Amino acid sequence: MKAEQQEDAAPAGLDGEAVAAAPHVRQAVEIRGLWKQFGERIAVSGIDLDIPAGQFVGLVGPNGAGKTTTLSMVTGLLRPDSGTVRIVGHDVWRDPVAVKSRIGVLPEGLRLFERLSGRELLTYMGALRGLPDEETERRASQLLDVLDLGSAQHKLVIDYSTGMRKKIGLATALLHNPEVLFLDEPFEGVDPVSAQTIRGVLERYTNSGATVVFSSHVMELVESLCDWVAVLATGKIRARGSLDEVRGDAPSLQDAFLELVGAGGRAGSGDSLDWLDGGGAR
Ligand SMILES: Nc1ncnc2c1ncn2[C@@H]1O[C@H](COP(=O)(O)OP(=O)(O)OP(=O)(O)O)[C@@H](O)[C@H]1O
Repeated sequence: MKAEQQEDAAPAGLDGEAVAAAPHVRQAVEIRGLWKQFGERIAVSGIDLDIPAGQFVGLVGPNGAGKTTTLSMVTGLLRPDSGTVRIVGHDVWRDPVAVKSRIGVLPEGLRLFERLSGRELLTYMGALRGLPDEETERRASQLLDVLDLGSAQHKLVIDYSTGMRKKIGLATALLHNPEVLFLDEPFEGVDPVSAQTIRGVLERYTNSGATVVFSSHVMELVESLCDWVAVLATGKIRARGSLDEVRGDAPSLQDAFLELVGAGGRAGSGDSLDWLDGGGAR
């Protein structure tokens, strides 16, 4: 397993010196010394991470690991206490317009314009992105169709289900054909059919050379989708690299993950729940 040896260890995988030795590797995201603290609580503790371009990348970690805080800072939604982030070579905080025109974001708890229909929402987003009207309409029709929202396109977003909201959110994030797409828990609350639809769209998108970075704590999903993984726990990167590198000798990513985050011996034991027996023989 390619775990970080210590907090300041030279990163495994494709970062640091390895990148210098492999100049052909294009980086979609370069994070240096990223730090965020809420009062006494350190949410993100000095992360250094290079994410290679053209990959399906999973940012995984247990609850409270700092995934959302990291993605929020990387996408310019939350200002870091310190550190820098570059996306396809542009500094997120110094050059926000260049960055925001190149990225798509599906944040956690996405807020949408509820009183617009799905189609109107895409038309509006296309205008905000400066796309010509005809091109917006063409792309919107295709996205609504591929994401199986065609029959709901004139329904108000407020009446959409959780899965439909994720799909229309994904459509708004893809409309301007970004180079890098960031998705915070894109499959949470989504039924298997919609998940398969979303997955198909994302695979097509990465096959064309674009980069997807998504956060999740569902290891089976990450294992089946991702080429490259970074494991985050208590605000620090614990491992990074190709799926094979991070999985190492473990039978599954789930096992590797439990070992990395130090939950191996604890997971599922429930020893202290001596009262939990469903009422005995009842
Ligand atoms: N606005 C905030 N104010 C105070 N603490 C916060 C805030 N946002 C996050 N935190 C804390 O920072 C830590 C990291 O939270 P974060 O939401 O980034 O984790 P996560 O990995 O996305 O978790 P989950 O998988 O449960 O969504 C947690 O301890 C959380 O309580």
